[in-house]
Amino acid sequence: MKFTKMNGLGNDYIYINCFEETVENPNSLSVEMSNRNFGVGSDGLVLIMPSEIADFRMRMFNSDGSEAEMCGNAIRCVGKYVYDYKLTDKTTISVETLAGIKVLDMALENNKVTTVKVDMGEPILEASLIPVISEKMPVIDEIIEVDGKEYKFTCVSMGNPHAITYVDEVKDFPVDKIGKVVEVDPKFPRKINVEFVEVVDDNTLNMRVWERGAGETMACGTGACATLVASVLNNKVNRKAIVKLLGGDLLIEWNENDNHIYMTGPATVSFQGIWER
Ligand SMILES: N[C@@H](CCC[C@H](N)C(=O)O)C(=O)O
Repeated sequence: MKFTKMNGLGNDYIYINCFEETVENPNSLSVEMSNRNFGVGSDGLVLIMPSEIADFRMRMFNSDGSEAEMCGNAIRCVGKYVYDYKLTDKTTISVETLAGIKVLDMALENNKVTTVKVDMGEPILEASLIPVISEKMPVIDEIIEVDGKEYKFTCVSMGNPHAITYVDEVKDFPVDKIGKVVEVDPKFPRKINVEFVEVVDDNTLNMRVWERGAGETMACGTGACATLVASVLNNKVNRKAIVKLLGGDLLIEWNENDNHIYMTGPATVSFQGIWER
């Protein structure tokens, strides 16, 4: 089976073109292929598929095999894949996800996609509207205790669930130690992605992420969007800001007119290969 390894700011996934290939069991295939010693090595698996309601459909699986509703870094790579490999000649496309249809605008250099701006839709802020988060849960200032220390979380859904907390400095913060506990806190019946954020100034945030189903990754697009929303709600940042991640920067805007979040960032191909099992 032919695959393409791509990344958005080092958040790396294996992409399968399901116009040509058939994937029987994507959950277990994601676990197998994502293994960094015995497989290809990745944060998960992404299927690019036909859609009856949009130009394309994306399904995304974490490295533990769980399917996520949405993935910001992957959807930019899907845009690059379908344009660069000539599945479309349009530079504006719609992509069906489990979190709804997203619209992508691709920027080109030498007829190859370099960056993609994605209309990520509206953030979901009402606790009762976030099915993955307990209905009793307040959106802001939810306190979770880890190792005797209290952390305050703001919860935002971008279709997938995120809990954001602020720290003085992210560089040496024990993201793995705290992230893995919060991810499975019983308050989040379907687990959660956890963002640790340092406010640099009105226009800049430093963020590290512990992803549901994958652990710490170099970047998370939906996490950056949720972080911008949480930071506006907590009066920490302007509605348009740079979110700096381990793998690079994303420009995120929460538009006042349509209430949509717009994410702009790069998409990169690493290599192609044949999976023989
Ligand atoms: N890295 C992603 C998010 C991937 C899914 C996430 N781990 C989840 O389970 O919700 C991104 O760039 O958004």
